[in-house]
Amino acid sequence: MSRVPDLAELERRATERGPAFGEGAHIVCDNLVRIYKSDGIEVVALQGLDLLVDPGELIAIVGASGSGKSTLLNILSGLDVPTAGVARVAGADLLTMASKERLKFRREQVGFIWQQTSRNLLPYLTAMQNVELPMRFAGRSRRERHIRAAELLGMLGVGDCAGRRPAELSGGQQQRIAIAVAIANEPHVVLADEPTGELDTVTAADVFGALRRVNQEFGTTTVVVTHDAQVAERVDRTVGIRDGRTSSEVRRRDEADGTRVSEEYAVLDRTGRVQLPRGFTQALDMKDRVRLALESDHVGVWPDRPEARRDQERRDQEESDE
Ligand SMILES: Nc1ncnc2c1ncn2[C@@H]1O[C@H](COP(=O)(O)OP(=O)(O)OP(=O)(O)O)[C@@H](O)[C@H]1O
Repeated sequence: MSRVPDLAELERRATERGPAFGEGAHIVCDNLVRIYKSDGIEVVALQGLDLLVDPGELIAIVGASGSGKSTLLNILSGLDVPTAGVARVAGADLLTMASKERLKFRREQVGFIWQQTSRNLLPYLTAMQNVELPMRFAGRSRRERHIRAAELLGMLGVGDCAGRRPAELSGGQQQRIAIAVAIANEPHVVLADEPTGELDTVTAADVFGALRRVNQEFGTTTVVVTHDAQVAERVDRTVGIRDGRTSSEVRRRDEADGTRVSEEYAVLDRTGRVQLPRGFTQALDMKDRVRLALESDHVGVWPDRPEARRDQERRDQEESDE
């Protein structure tokens, strides 16, 4: 019989620190909750979301409308405050941060790109002035601002647009300049909410290419919320959000022979919960409860139906007869 731990043992276990969840990750969301209250009604936009993003990673976040993607991005950018849980970006704790620190965090640690091109740039400033502005807030010298803004515009292929105002630029050019604005203060993290949502397919691919270049060249951790399947296909990890929780992940890698392999994963949270993809449960008409079996190298999940059980027993029998 196993020994019942005494009080001293329980205290020792409680104070014993294992590696912290997400240690080394650049973005850590642990059981993140955001509840909105309006007119006495509560909307649970995030209900215990877990997410880890490594330094330098570029990931896409996908999910149905209303699943909580924008809420998550608003929290990570310091614009919104979570109700409970942990949200850490580049070491900054977004739950406990005071408003002064929050402002500094938003100006210096994160860059944000919105879907609406008009929301990213000030209409009365030129492209160059738009890129210089965040550096001005951060107290950089006029000369330094000018040199860096010119360099960034050049790198993003819009150097020739420096003197133009947003109304004189195409949607794609505006989004490239928005990327330059977002990275002007060398943030640790870039967050983009549907950055290609208003663009045609070719321009969208160009703008996403620019984001990817920034990620590769500066190692900026980048999170892109998108409905664009083409964008989601081009990242190594796509995280699916369903009902305010991370539900599934698709990981992609290039094999030595050049083929791109993609594999679907379900997220396993720390209590052992897994959300099966809706397509899987629908295909096998799984409802209410499933039958589980631990095998030597996997876990089997079956619909709770007598015929499914009989099929499995038949297969087991055939295997043992072989
Ligand atoms: N300020 C708010 N007040 C009340 N409810 C809100 C607020 N912001 C978002 N919500 C609700 O929270 C839930 C998640 O919204 P959110 O905008 O994060 O979803 P989304 O996945 O970004 O959707 P979309 O793809 O349509 O932009 C929705 O039910 C939404 O109505």
